[in-house]
Amino acid sequence: MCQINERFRIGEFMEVDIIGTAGEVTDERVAGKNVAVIDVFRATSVMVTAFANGAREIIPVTGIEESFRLRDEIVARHRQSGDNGPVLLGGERKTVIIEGFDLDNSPLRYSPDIVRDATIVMSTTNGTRAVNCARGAAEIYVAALLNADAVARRLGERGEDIVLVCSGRHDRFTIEDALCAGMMARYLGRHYGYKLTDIAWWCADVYRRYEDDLQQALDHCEHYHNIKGRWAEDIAWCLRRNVTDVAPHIVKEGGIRL
Ligand SMILES: O=C(O)[C@H](CS(=O)(=O)O)OP(=O)(O)O
Repeated sequence: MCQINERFRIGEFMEVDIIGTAGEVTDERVAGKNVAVIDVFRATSVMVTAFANGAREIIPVTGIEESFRLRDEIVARHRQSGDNGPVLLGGERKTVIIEGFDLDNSPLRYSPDIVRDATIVMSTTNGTRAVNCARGAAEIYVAALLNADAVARRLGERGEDIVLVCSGRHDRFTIEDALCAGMMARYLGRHYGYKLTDIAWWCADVYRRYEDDLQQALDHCEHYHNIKGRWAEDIAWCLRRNVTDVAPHIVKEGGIRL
């Protein structure tokens, strides 16, 4: 981590900034920057799990009708080209599967036997929306606690300004995303000498305080309490740190790939 006086020598270091919710993302804040979008509960944890288990591509879509239309288009394209990879619809509304979809928003459903070589059209309340809100950025990576250091390394190696976008929930700040952003900001400060903006420094400091017991922080997290009854196994899955090195990112055709 940079020394305090170093933190204020503006202009000497590239910077890590954090945006607290998807609704606060503007083109102005992300233009020309390298971004990582974070939605620990659960969309980006699902994406990271799917790629770790062999998925080919995930296309983040905001609307449900658009998801069905896109799925049909991809199936038709695959049929024409003789591509046999599965095409799946995944996501949620109000935390449960969308009628007519193949998969919900549980990372545990995205197992290798289901997602290997799959193209997944995905629509969730917060996470896929956050990815689409950030499309004005130079590069967009997908991060969760599961792959936090791997994405931080990818971003740090580029040596350019970074914005970590927390999806939040219904445009409200959530603790689990901020902990992940803080973990990444701390890593970038320590290993790549990045200067942290005030919010990035704050999240990194909060992460440092709770890193040995994330549960203590989550006890104060509304989103955690909302989903813990039904999705306790998912939460346990999503809270594991650095279990994979995958660093999914948006490719120029618009989908997310490795
Ligand atoms: O299913 C989830 O985990 C959430 C649903 S909710 O809006 O937080 O109830 O969606 P996500 O887009 O993964 O945050």
